[in-house]
Parts: sequence; structure tokens; C-alpha cells
Amino acid sequence: MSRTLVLVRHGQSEWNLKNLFTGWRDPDLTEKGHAEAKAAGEKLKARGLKFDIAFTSVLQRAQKTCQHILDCVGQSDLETIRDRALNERDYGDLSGLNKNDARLKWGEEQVHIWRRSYDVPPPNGESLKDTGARVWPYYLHTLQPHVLAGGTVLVAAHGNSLRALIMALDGLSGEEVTGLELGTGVPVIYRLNADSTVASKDILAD
Ligand SMILES: O=C(O)[C@H](O)COP(=O)(O)O
Repeated sequence: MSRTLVLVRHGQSEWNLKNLFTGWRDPDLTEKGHAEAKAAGEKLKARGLKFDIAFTSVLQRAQKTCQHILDCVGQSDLETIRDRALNERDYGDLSGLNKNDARLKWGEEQVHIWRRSYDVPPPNGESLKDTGARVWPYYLHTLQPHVLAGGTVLVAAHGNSLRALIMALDGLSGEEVTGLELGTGVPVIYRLNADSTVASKDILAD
């Protein structure tokens, strides 16, 4: 019984590089982002991982990361489900703004609250709590059954949709999750017990 869940944040996007709030906008990966996604795939291949199914968002940076990983492990044609439930947190009116310009306009502290607090949404956007309210039910009803059936499941998604998922898996409080940062292209491997609790967590950082 594998019961393995692999989470990967997409590689660097054009807007990560330009330091813009991205959210539901759909920029492509940069060259570095493509390389990071391939490196993630190589790390998973080195572990001998083979997937039973893959999940990603409807945004191209996550989809391309997913495909690079599947190509690396020799599973280019694996069934892949794309769902907006895994999209990045909606950054609302901040989407497209430069993060440093936003700090100058609203102050360092307010921007940090919008980026990392648990339940303060940016104007017209989603808080991490709102993001979790769509990610976690999707995980429970659609993803987790594949894992508990003994599968190995790949999820290629986004910084905040994965932070929301990790918060729930790790049982972090709203305060604890503010310190959780996910690197681009860094695989996080969970193995679950039969009762769905976490047996182990392994972060494949460089
Ligand atoms: O949507 C974005 O801008 C990034 O993917 C994540 O942004 P953050 O680091 O501000 O949460």
C-alpha cells in the first residue's frame, strides 16, 4: 500500500520573476521555472516514484509543471485532472500589482497581512481560509480516496492552495501557517496511514 501524496508548487512564473501578485492570472513559466519543474521530476524519479493519477489547477504554470514531472518519470500520458479548486488563492484587486509598489502604497505590515495572514482577504480576493474552504473539501472528496485506495498521487498546484492543504494535513493553527513558505518546484511527499492521518512527511529541498 503506497498511500502517497506528492505536492509540488509550480516552478517560477513570469510574474514571480517580475514580483507581481498573480492569483488567478495565468502567466507562463520562465526558463528557470521550466528547469525547476524538470528538477522536481528528476528528484521524484530518483526516488522511484510512479503515479496512479495527477491533479493540477486550470492555470498553465501548474499544468506545465505537472507535465514536466510526468515526462521525467516516464508517464507523459498519465490521467491528469484539472480543477479550479486547486487554483492559486484569488488575490483580488492586488492581482497584477507589483509587491514592492503595494508595500509603498499600503505599508509593509498591511501587505504582509494580506499575503500571510490566515483570515484577512485582500480587497475582492480570497483569504487563505477562503482558499482552504475550496481546497480541503476537494482534497477530501476527490483526491484523498485515490491515496487511501493505496495509490500514489501527484498534485501540482500553487503556493497558497498548497499552504491551505498542508495547514490541514499538518494540523497547523492560523498563527502557525503564517510562517509556512513553499519553494517553487520543491516536492513534498506525504505518506498516509489507513485512517488518513499523516504517517510521514518528506520535503525534497536541494
Ligand atoms: O499569487 C502569487 O502572487 C504567488 O503565487 C504567491 O504569492 P505570495 O507569495 O504573495 O503568497
